[in-house]
This record gives sequence, C-alpha cells and structure tokens, in this order.
Amino acid sequence: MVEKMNVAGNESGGPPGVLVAQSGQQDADFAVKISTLHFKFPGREEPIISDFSLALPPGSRCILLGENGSGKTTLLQLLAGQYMVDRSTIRILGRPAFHDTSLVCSGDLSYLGTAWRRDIAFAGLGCSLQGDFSAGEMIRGVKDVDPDRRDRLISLLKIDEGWRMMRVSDGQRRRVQICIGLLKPYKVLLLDEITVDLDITGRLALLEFLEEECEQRKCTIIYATHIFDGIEPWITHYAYLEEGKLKRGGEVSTFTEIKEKKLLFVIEDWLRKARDARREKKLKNPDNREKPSYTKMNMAFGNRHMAFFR
Ligand SMILES: Nc1ncnc2c1ncn2[C@@H]1O[C@H](COP(=O)(O)OP(=O)(O)OP(=O)(O)O)[C@@H](O)[C@H]1O
Repeated sequence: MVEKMNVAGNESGGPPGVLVAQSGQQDADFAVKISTLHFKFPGREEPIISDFSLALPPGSRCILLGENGSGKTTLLQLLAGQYMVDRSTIRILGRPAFHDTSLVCSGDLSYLGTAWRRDIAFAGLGCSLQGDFSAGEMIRGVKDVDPDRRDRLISLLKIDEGWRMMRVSDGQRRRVQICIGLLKPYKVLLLDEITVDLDITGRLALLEFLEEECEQRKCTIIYATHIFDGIEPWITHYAYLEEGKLKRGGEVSTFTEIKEKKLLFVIEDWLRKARDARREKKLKNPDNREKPSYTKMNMAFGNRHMAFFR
C-alpha cells in the first residue's frame, strides 16, 4: 500500500512528504482519507482546519504534532465523526465519518480523548463518572468481549480490579479508562493525549500493545501527543500542523530530521520557527497585531461599562 502512495514532491501540490491519494485509488484502499478539509466553528471567522489532506494505509501509526491550539483535537474529533462535514471529505475505512454511525457503534472506529479523565466513554458516548464502582465492575461490565484480550489489557495496564474509581489517582483512573476503550477490537483508533497521566512503564507497555495490534490486525492509529519519550521507533507516519494547516507529514522514511536528532528537538525547532515567523508577520503588519482585550471589550460594551474592568 505504502509504495502506491504519492510522497514528497507530489503533483497535487501538498506540503512535501504528505501522503495524498492518487487518482485511481479507491477510498477503501485507505483506513483514513481526508480530502481538502476546511472547518470552522460557528461564530468564528478564522478556519480551525484548512486545506487539509492526508491518506493513511491500514496498519499505520501516525503521530499528530503541533503547538497548543494548532487544531489536533479538532481534527481528531472531526475524524471521529463528531462534527458534520461533507460525505466525501473524511472517509474512515471507505465510509463517511459523520454520516455512517455504524463506524462508531460497531467499535470499528474508536476515539479516546481528553474528557476521559472524569468521564467514561465507550462507543462514542460519554457519561460522567459519579458512582463508586470498582475497576473490575467497570471493566467486566462491557459485554461481548474476548476474555483473553480483557485479561491481557488488565495485566499490561497493571490494573487492580479492586480499585475504587472514586478513590484512585488520575493515572490509575486513566489506566482503567484506556482498558475499557481498548476492550473491543477497533480498526481505527484515535488517541488524544491519553497517555499523559501514565508513568513511563505503563506508557511503553501500551505503545508496545498498540504496535502489535497494527502489525497483526492491520489497525490504524492516529495519536496526538506532546510527549515524545520512546515514540520515534513506534511511528510509521507523521503529520505536523501549524494553525490548522498540514505543514509537514508523510511516511517516517521521509522524516529526515529525526535521523539526526530526537523528535523532541526537531519539534522544538519547528515550534520556535513558527512562533518567530508569526511575531515577524505581526511586526511588519500592524493590523495583524493582537489587540489588547480591553479594546475588544470597549468595542462590544462601550466606554461606560469599562469602568467595571479598570
Ligand atoms: N468549541 C469550540 N468553539 C470555538 N473554537 C474552538 C472550539 N474548540 C476549540 N476551538 C479553537 O480551535 C483551535 C484549535 O483547538 P484544538 O483543541 O483543536 O487545538 P490542539 O492542537 O488540540 O491544542 P492542544 O495541544 O492544546 O490540545 C483553538 O484556537 C481553540 O481555541
């Protein structure tokens, strides 16, 4: 699959190294296919995601990179079918992410996001964690699960089934929630910073499990994170966003920078350059300068009410 794809210097004019589907390839050839995605939230003038295209073959593990606010979570939520977009723009397993609800209901498409610390989410539904359940009750409450897979997850995440969910640490709660989220064998998994509370051994064990799933079951994973410890050998693809645009991306073989230095330092360098370029742009064009917030408020409420804020 990978060889068939159009990489660096593609005719479609995408950023260098970005995987773009070629004519003749079917949507179903890709686990995830995004075609020229534009997205903005209601009431916002600026798009959050613009002109975004990416195609990932089954079995890929793509890391989603970018500074705070660059659009990673929004992109993952769009992929998870949480916002309506045109049917042809986001295809998961050849099906439209928003319109085909069977993707999430069947467990083929699974999204584990940041709301997980306080909520239990399964099959795309979230409900607040309010009762004092044991970890075992919660995990075994999920029906139609392969018991071997369940036992393996409990063991690798080092979960004590007797833990009371109201009296565990964030990291322990997160382990239980990850376990529940992975009980059913997904085909496409979207991870939004879910390993942030895990200690290093828990995180590495999880990454190893996920890698094995991709190799054996040809699942596809997109993982947004700011934690890069031990991630370099894990990734097969990368996508780097700046202000909602895909600036760099593609197969890891085209990611020449990480052959010379650690991902942490490569990303640090890119983020600093992006910040400096933004600063320079603002200096050159005074209209682009951030207005002090009281000016905006003045415009909205009139001077009289500003006495309140002074
Ligand atoms: N519901 C919303 N309505 C309006 N704007 C939003 C909404 N959610 C997010 N945004 C804006 O969209 C932009 C992208 O946010 P997003 O959460 O996708 O970034 P991110 O790359 O995941 O950031 P982080 O690394 O901090 O998690 C931000 O400017 C944010 O303020």
